[in-house]
Amino acid sequence: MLKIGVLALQGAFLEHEQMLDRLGVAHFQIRQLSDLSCPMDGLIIPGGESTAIGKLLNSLDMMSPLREKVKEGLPVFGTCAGMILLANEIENDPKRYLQVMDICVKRNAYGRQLGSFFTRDLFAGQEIPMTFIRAPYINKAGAQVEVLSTVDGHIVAAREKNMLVCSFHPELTDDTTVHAYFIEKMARSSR
Ligand SMILES: NC(=O)CC[C@H](N)C(=O)O
Repeated sequence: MLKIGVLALQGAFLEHEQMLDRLGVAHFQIRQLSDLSCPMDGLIIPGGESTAIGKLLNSLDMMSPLREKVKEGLPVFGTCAGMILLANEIENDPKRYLQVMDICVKRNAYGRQLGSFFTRDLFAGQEIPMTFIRAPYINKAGAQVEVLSTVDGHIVAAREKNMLVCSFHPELTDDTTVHAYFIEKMARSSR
């Protein structure tokens, strides 16, 4: 049976678990280094505050083991702060986290106060609801990166090999398209 680990240090991890429940996919929370050795078919890094999650990953000695797992090919899905944590580069910000995906992201790209909005647009050719909360977008993507969504000319969802990221929060809508994409096209097919 497929099993997905959900990084549960800070942020919207419960909502991801609810989406996995709706898809009938088993999951467990990753809260400490030892949880990373449990067998898993994929990993979700939720939205929240990238600086807070990054600090916790460092203080719990989880940053390098997590980086290695993703580099070894573990399918990973990062939403919002999760996208920032996976990025190689953050615009105008010296902080670096996992640095596994060939993208440069702009944090709080829509402004801090009024930066939350809702829209409907295409994800991999299918229209879905998109909730943005102080979201980043991708302002540079490497040649291996497949763009899955653009909103107002900015890249807001993309995939590179075993890594899927989106700026918006599919776990906060009732649409399971993005989670189903991750499960079917990435986690299940890498088994
Ligand atoms: N909803 C979110 O995950 C917001 C991301 C947050 N603004 C950050 O920079 O980490």
